[in-house]
Parts: sequence; structure tokens; C-alpha cells
Amino acid sequence: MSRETTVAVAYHSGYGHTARQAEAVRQGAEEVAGTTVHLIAVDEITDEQWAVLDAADAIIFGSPTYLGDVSAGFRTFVEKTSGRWMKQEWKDKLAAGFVNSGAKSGDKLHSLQSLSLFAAQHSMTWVNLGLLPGWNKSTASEYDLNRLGFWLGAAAQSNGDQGADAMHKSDLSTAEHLGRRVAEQARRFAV
Ligand SMILES: Cc1cc2nc3c(=O)[nH]c(=O)nc-3n(C[C@H](O)[C@H](O)[C@H](O)COP(=O)(O)O)c2cc1C
Repeated sequence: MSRETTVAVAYHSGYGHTARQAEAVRQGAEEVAGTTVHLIAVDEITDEQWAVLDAADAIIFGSPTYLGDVSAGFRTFVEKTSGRWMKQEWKDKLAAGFVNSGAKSGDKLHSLQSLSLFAAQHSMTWVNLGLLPGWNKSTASEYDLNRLGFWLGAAAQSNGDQGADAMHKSDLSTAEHLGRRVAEQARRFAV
């Protein structure tokens, strides 16, 4: 029997959409037996939560896309990790990412790339989404998993005139999938 593993979901959300997506990631990760999951809003992070990140087997980063990149709230958190970066304290932890935007594309691939670069700078091991694209055939549906067709991480699109309660079912299921996948990978890596 391998030990209990810990997955942290570290996200920023200005208006609640990415927070709901983070909750779906958490739900997916919690489905994997032997996993403890922590949800951390990085703009309100406490010393105890920094300790949770330091001890985690995997950290799943999440951000909305603001002006084509991660939000300033997420970026502030990134810069606060520089002491840990200097000592490479998060080296070899698993990492993954999820992003949200108003437009179907909205340039959110760039936000995901920022998240994966951030993880690379910390020498973390990136876990991709592990899904083929959905909604890309004449017989396909917008309710397919991974309807937005990402590989690097999980993506969501939130209508600008609607709140988080109206988020698309496919995007939430895709977020759950990412949480589950990272938790499963953490179990495989646990020694
Ligand atoms: C300052 C700002 C900049 C934004 N820039 C983009 C953008 O570049 N592309 C896009 O598709 N949506 C953009 N949006 C829309 C947000 O990405 C979208 O509303 C997202 O769901 C917000 O997530 P949140 O509620 O977690 O903050 C922007 C929103 C704000 C407030």
C-alpha cells in the first residue's frame, strides 16, 4: 500500500468562474482513493496554506485569462514563490493547470503556457490533460469532454453576461477529469 497523497488546487478568481472550475478540479481529485485535496485561493493564501503547498505531492494551478495572460492576482502569487524557486523547493512535484476565459479561445492557451512555464521554472513535472479533443466532428456535441480541445490542461469558457452558476457542464466535467488524472498520477509517483 502506498502512502496517502496530497493534491493542492491553487487558483485565483476575480469573479467566481475560475473558483467554480477549481471546485470541479477538487471534486475530481477527491474521487481517487488515498488522496487528500486542499483548495487554496492564492490571493488570500495563509502561512498554513503555504505549508500545504510545500508538502503537496501535486499542485494544480488555475487562473482566469485577463488581457491574454494569467491574472495579476495569480501573477502576484507566482512572484511570491521566488524564495522557493531559488532553493528549488518544489522540484519534482507534479503540476498541472486550468484556465478560464470569456471568449471560446480568448487566447487562454497563453495562460496555460504561463502556468506550465511557471511549473518548469520550479522544476516540477507537468501533467497534461490526457484527453482527445471533443466537439470536433459532425456527430459530436458541445457536451463532449474537452469541448474546447486543449492538451496542455483544462480550459473553460464563461459567458461574460452570466455568473459562475451558468458555467458549461463540459468544462466542469473536463476540470473534474484533470483533478482525477493528477490525483491518479500522484498515486503512481508516490513512494
Ligand atoms: C481585466 C479582464 C481581462 C480579460 N481579458 C480576457 C481575455 O484576454 N480573453 C478572454 O477571452 N476573456 C477575458 N476576460 C474575461 C474573463 O477571462 C472571464 O470573464 C473569466 O471567466 C473570469 O474568470 P473569474 O470569474 O474567475 O475572474 C477578461 C476579464 C477581465 C476582468
